[in-house]
Amino acid sequence: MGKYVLGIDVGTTSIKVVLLEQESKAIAACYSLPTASDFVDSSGSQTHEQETGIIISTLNKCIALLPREKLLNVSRIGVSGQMHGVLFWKSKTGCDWQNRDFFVVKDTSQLVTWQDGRCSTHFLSSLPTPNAHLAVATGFGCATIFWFLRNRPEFLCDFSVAGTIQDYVVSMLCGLDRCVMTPHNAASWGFFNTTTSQWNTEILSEAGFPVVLLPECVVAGGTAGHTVSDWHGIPAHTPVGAALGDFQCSVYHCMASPTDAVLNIGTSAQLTYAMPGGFRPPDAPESGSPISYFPYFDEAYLAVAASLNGGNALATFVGMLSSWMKDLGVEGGGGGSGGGDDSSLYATLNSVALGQPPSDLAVSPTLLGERHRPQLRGSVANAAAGNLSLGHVTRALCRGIVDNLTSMMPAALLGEAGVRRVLGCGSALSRNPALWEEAERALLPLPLERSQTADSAVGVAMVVCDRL
Ligand SMILES: Nc1ncnc2c1ncn2[C@@H]1O[C@H](COP(=O)(O)OP(=O)(O)O)[C@@H](O)[C@H]1O
Ligand SMILES: O=C(CO)[C@@H](O)[C@H](O)[C@H](O)[C@H](O)COP(=O)(O)O
Repeated sequence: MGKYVLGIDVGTTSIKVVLLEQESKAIAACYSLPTASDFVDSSGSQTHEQETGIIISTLNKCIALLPREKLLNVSRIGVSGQMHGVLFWKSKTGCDWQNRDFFVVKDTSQLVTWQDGRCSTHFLSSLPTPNAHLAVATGFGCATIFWFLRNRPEFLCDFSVAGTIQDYVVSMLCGLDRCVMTPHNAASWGFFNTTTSQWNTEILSEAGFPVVLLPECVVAGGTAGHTVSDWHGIPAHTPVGAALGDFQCSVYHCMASPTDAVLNIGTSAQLTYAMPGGFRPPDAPESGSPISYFPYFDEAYLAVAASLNGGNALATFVGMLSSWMKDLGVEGGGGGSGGGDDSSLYATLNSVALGQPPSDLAVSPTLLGERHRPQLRGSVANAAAGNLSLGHVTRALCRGIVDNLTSMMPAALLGEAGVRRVLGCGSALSRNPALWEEAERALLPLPLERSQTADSAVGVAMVVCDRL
């Protein structure tokens, strides 16, 4: 009987892995590695894709960091990850097992992520009306599949299965011919009715959508299967949970009481609280609303302001500085990818920003727009000769990130919903004190309290401990 539960989070920027002691749920080991898997497209298109092979090789490296003797004693595995995105693979040949110890990708596509902007408002308006309460946005799996159907149908012919990156990992571990998906990830694809837990199969097939690519829906907290092989020492036949959303798993880890809200800032950002038991979402999307209702566990829902512009805005700023430094021939420009090379740049930015009292400078960091306002872009206002130091700009950027989020879900609204405190998590929030300080200010009068790191990985491991 194994003693540990393995939790894995396949995030947009990094992979996190954690081993929880099954009895105490204490963290026995925990690692994180940046994936640096973004596919660089120099054509200026708004696509956002990641290299599946690099994500999986980073996952292998990250798991291999965990102590082998503990991996030999893993009894269950849980996987969460970035929602909304889609990748495609060939049934039966989606991966290659190496020495019965780990797998590498074989017949897969790249991952089209939630940051993908290929579906214009015009394109989205040409899609059928879903029978679901969540509106379909660019970067949602079903919208991306529609885009391929209409623009590159031959691309789809190469594949027989589709899922999120976390579904892919689970499918390969369990040797599944089909993809199984929980409502967490299915809702994030669009055209999924969370009340009936069913895809809008009829609506989609009438529009020519390849419904054969729709995964089979299984309950959140249920089993997807068992490992088909030893994996980094974890014995074959170990139960694996059906993949969950990283957002719900970070909440599962942090939220201790129904009066807690959770602020998570990783690559993206979410501010969320639990809806009272018995809440059911409206039948159709609430047009232009910045708040959506995502399925949680059992029949519960989370109200969430999900911003597309979180730690990625900070990372873009770091990348911009880094490339300017290179252009200027200045030593010390980091990698600009959010990886380890940039750490000293992040540290400097935090130190100059913390020493800087707030000014009138206003940075609106909505580079990717928001789902309820897709045309929105970033801007800078109130620039004056005296407020353009690095400290001023960094502080204004941090302020802009949290102000954008609290404009979607203000602290007063949280208070009215019965929230008494906010728990802060996610790497961008926990590793950047200037961002933390601005978040504390923006959430007043509610207190912001710190949660631990590797939140979604811990959360998915806890779900597996509690429910599998
Ligand atoms: N060295 C660093 N110091 C501080 N913050 C960092 C550093 N590297 C990355 N970040 C921030 O962390 C964010 C990514 O957080 P992470 O939890 O890895 O994201 P995800 O869960 O989406 O994979 C980046 O967008 C950036 O804002
Ligand atoms: O829209 C939502 C949830 O409603 C999303 O933000 C969701 O959490 C996605 O998984 C993220 O966008 C990606 O997560 P992360 O890599 O930024 O942590």
